[in-house]
Amino acid sequence: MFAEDDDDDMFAEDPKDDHPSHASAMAVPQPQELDISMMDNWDDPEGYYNVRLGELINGRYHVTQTLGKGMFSAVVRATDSKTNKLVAIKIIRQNDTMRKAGMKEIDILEQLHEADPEDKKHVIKFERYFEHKGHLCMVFENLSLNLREVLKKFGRDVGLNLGAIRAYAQQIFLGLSLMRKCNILHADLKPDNLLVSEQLNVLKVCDLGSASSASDNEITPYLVSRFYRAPEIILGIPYDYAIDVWSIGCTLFELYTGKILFTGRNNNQMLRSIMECRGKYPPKLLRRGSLAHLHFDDMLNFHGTEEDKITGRLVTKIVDFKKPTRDIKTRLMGKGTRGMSDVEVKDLQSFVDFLDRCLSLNPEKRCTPTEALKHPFLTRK
Ligand SMILES: Nc1ncnc2c1ncn2[C@@H]1O[C@H](COP(=O)(O)OP(=O)(O)OP(=O)(O)O)[C@@H](O)[C@H]1O
Repeated sequence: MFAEDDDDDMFAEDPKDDHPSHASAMAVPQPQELDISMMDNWDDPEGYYNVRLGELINGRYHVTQTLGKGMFSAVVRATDSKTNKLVAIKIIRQNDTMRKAGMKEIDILEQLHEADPEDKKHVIKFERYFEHKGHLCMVFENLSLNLREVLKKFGRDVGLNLGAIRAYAQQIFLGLSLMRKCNILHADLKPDNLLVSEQLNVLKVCDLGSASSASDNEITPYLVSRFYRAPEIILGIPYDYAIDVWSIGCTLFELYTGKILFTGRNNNQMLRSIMECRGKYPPKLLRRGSLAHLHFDDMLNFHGTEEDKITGRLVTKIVDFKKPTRDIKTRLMGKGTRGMSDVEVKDLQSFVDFLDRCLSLNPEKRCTPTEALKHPFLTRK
């Protein structure tokens, strides 16, 4: 899920060291149902359920591992005693707003499942939900790692190879095409919310906790985690499915390079980082943005805020972007292509073009999931 207030964005400049989801492997006690005589407070002060390894919940799931704490839930791995298979259970925090959000997530997951009953479209498979000691619990198929963890484990600072990126991108865009068919925006795509199987070959889009119907797109400048936030959200332009394609463009760049594509401590710095790479925002679109006045004056000059190095105070200056200084091609190919075969160079060029299509500043020009799936970068075997 995304943070309503941007100050709460869940990772700082270097998210690699900051993600909360670390699986803990410990000896697991025998399954045992907890009862009132054993404990009188199930929750921690923040409303998270105090998970106990070995606990049997819903008379069926034997908790074996904690997978991590998000803003809205604690996620555990458990064995389903009915099927003997592993599952992941998302235990929502005890809080009315979060429970309501959980019910909305369930509704969306059910719609997606109905549209893809054979589970071919790479959206996390939702099995069922139940209530446990006042917490809403959602049962999902079990997966292994999220892509932030994959990057950390296999591609620290250098990223993954293009073959892996292609295989993941195909699966992600199949997921996005299903969401589009169901009129759903994910609105929180980032490496943390893309999960892969143990063999790393199957990917599923997960965490539909921020998802909504495309018609509910009220202007809210903190939708989507900051580094993956499309400029139209920041500018207050009515947004649609294209916000998810933007987030995936950012994610794929990061998977390949190990570096975050656009960074900033706030929305203003994000706009600046985006323009340094993608150029000036088209004036016609800026004029449609109900929040553009927070960052641009009447002449459409960009007013950038930055910390004064001496006083530490925030100062605002007009910044002109004549020509992008850190464009995608330079960042991907700038170090030269020496040592690469002709085929590899062509593949990288095709990836640059693909990212260019996913990261068009104009959301109407950004490729759709169907177009993405037909792009030469993805059709090449
Ligand atoms: N089905 C699953 N299999 C394995 N791990 C999972 C599964 N679902 C979630 N996780 C792990 O738990 C983490 C948090 O899950 P999720 O994003 O759905 O919860 P959240 O409370 O919305 O978290 P956040 O606030 O960080 O977005 C994921 O990044 C992933 O590492």
